[in-house]
Amino acid sequence: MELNESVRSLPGVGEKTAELLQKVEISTVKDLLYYLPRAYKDFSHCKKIRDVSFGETAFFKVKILSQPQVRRPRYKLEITSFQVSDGTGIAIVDIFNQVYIKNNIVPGNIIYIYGKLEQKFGKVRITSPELYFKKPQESFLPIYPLTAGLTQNMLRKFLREALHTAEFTEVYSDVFLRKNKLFGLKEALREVHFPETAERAEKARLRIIFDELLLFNRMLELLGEEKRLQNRIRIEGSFLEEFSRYLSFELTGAQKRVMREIENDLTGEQVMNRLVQGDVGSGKTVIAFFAMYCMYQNGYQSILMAPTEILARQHYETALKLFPEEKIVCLTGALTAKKKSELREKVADGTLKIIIGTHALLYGDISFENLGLIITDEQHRFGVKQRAALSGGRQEVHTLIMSATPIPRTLSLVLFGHTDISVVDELPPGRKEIKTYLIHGSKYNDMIGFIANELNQGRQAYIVCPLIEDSGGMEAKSAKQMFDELKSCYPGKQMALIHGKLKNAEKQKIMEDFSSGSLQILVSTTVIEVGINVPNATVMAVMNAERFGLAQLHQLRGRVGRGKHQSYCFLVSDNQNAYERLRVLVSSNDGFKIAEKDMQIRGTGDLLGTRQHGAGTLKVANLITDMGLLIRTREVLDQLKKSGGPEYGAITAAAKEELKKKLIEIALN
Ligand SMILES: Nc1ncnc2c1ncn2[C@@H]1O[C@H](COP(=O)(O)OP(=O)(O)OP(=O)(O)O)[C@@H](O)[C@H]1O
Repeated sequence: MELNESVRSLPGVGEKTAELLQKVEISTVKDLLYYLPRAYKDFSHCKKIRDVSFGETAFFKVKILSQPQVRRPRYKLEITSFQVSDGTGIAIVDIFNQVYIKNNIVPGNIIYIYGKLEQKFGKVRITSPELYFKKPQESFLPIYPLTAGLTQNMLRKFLREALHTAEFTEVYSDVFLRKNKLFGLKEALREVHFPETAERAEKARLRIIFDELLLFNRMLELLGEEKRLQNRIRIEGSFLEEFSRYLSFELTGAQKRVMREIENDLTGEQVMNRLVQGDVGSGKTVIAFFAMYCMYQNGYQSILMAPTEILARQHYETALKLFPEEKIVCLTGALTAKKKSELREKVADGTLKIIIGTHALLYGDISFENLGLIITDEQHRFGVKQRAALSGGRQEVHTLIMSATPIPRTLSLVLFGHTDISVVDELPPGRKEIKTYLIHGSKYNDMIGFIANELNQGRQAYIVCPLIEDSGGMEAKSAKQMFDELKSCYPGKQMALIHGKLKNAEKQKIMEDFSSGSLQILVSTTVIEVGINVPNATVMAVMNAERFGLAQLHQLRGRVGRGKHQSYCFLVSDNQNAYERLRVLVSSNDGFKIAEKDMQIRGTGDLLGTRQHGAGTLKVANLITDMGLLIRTREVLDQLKKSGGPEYGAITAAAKEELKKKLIEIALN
């Protein structure tokens, strides 16, 4: 069976099961084989009751001491209990609603149980364990992430079948495998699912990470190898001084430096391919506008693509201060078809020079008179996908990507070794550090009082909730509920509720009202996370802060502290388990440090936008914790290239295939 075949070709996988598997992004046999266990049940050796701490799950070999007793404490609940001992301790085993098991519980017999040891009601107990009347054959059983309807046993069965029938193609020679101490592919996949020992499971995982990182390195290399085109849109002149006159503030040293770098690119020999990275509020927008200004003065058109309509609108407002109104257009979904086609004509004949819109703009049916520059305001996430966009887009025009995702320097060197990067590493002067507090729900009323005080001084506040509406069972407070509550807390204050389900025009109106100050409070979901700029807002309160990633919270917090007033961020959480993580934000305002921590905790897949793509790049590897291997695989790649063996060709082909997929994805998004 080939790896690319559908999982439907496995025995026992019908249409329904295939749909279930699809939910965890398994559609081919390959996806299934690379669906790795998150942990294992260790049956390799039994632990002694005495040596296991409460809360720990383990495998025990015990003797049954007592006859089973059945209790029925309430309707539909039957508990079968019996005592066991392994000579080092005694425990009570409780089994729920399986009365039939009673007949198998014979005092004096030896059984194996797998479960969590706990101390409850004054006794040592093991509740709902798995019981085995014979020792399980496998030493380790895989535990997979599941979705409703999918069970561990189903996955185990399909995987055993797939491992048995799939045809594996090994790309590395035996010599190479030995030299790098790697398992062969077949062995690695078998051992990663059904390992004989913990060490072998680890070694198997290493082989899979090795493959991923080698491929990843080759993809980066391919992107870097791409020939830089000669700059046919060469501009003339120096505009920094002239541009500065339009601004109401002095540019920071970092802004000026980056602007000069851009100017050098635009007047230079090769087409610009630059990434501008800067922490929240560092003033990246004005840099983007400077680049457009340079193009404008030379008669070229520029595009600025924003991730949301709200941001597109905000950029449009900024543009009005720098360019004549009749030269600017904001193309968003809110326009009527007639208006849109009218505007497109004006873009095509060159009347409009500054074209602002959402990302969809680039792939829509639009033509230009003389497009010179494309700026993408990514805000979030970058990595291979954006790099592929950079080199796969319209290569003849200059490209600038703005990103607020602070990525650790070491990592950006690896990822962007071949691309030009500018870092805006200075905040505008006079910014006060945002005071951040992690508070328990019991302090909620104090916070409400504090916010009232800020509002009375003329400031504005954001209140962010993870959900729009109550969704039964979830413990988080919804934005709607919050909004209703706050209305009674702040009578006389103007407030609005904003979330992704509102129509664009409604969202826009609310944002405009908040921007102009006619609204004082904005209750919101994370739609406001990226890029919103309202310098008079000084409070950001995030409810159920534990629900958000650190980098995301840093983005949210970055919505305040953008003006001259002291700003505050409240992270409200009752979840003590999250406190250690959330304290990172309390103690640091440095996006780079926070991002690094976030990546250590959550992995890098999310951030790099490479996670959800089935078997492919970086599902298992973590660029932070596996940094050592990332560097080693880079060296290995160099050696493979030099020795010119068949491995290099195979990896190159796979990397090209992967990049092609990414480009298609980008085009479809
Ligand atoms: N040199 C400067 N001096 C004073 N204020 C500045 C300066 N540069 C930018 N600003 C102002 O700082 C605010 C933040 O700038 P901007 O919106 O460009 O940040 P950003 O880097 O895009 O941040 P984010 O990633 O959070 O969107 C804006 O109000 C902007 O006008």
